[in-house]
Amino acid sequence: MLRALRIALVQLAVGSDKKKNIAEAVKQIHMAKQQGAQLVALPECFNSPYGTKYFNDYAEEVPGGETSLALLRAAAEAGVCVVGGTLPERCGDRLYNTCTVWDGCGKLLAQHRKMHLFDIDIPGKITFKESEALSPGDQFTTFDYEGVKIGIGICYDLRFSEMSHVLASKGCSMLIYPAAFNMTTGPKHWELLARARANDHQLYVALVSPARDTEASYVAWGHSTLVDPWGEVVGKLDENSGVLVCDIDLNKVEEVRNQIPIRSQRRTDLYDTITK
Ligand SMILES: O=C(O)CCC(=O)C(=O)O
Repeated sequence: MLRALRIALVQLAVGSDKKKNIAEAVKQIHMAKQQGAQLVALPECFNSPYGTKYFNDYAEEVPGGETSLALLRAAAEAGVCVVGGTLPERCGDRLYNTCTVWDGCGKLLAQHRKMHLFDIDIPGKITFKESEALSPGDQFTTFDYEGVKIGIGICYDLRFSEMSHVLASKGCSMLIYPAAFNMTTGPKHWELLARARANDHQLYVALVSPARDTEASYVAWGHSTLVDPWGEVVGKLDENSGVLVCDIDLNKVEEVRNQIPIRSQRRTDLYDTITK
């Protein structure tokens, strides 16, 4: 089993030109490989601008569409695991916000459909109703990469501690969230939630955002971040496009879990009566 893993979080500049977005993602996957990355993660909605009015036009079938094909080829050519951000997935008459994961041979390892849709209303700041266009997924998603179990959530999924609890219970040592917080919730909750989830479950948490584009209809917060199992920020980008390359030390997961053994100290005999 790997005890260390080099990961690259790619904060892409995403625009309205789908082919250009895909080509830039592929280029960054190869560049990350040159920096020694074994796993490369892309942001939420990396092939299209983020917004309910765009999803139908940019949607594709998974795994048959052009974005999936480009990712599988890039993963196989570079020989890295690719956590392919998200794309609008078309399945019959439904659309989902979907993350695909490819191994270093280009095999589809996992497919996660965003479980919690982003419907919020903060008057005068931001109103968003993802459920106008998308359907929610209903499956928890984990995959094994070189003996490391990794869980996937997408953006708003990060707010739901029950979901991360389930992923941690399935044995995950790291959770990766392709995400795109905004200029209202980003400064308040982005880092707070990443650190909370990491501390709750004593695992690594990676958040991968698109770069900020102040001309876009939805302005992303950026600040792709990696937090360790102690809840400490290992690395963080600013709002501009860039790549965060970090080494994950899996011994740290065991270290904190052994030293602060909350996993075996939970009083499930008490809380289960409340949550059921
Ligand atoms: O939870 C938030 O504040 C932002 C969520 C979001 O942008 C999303 O789910 O795409």
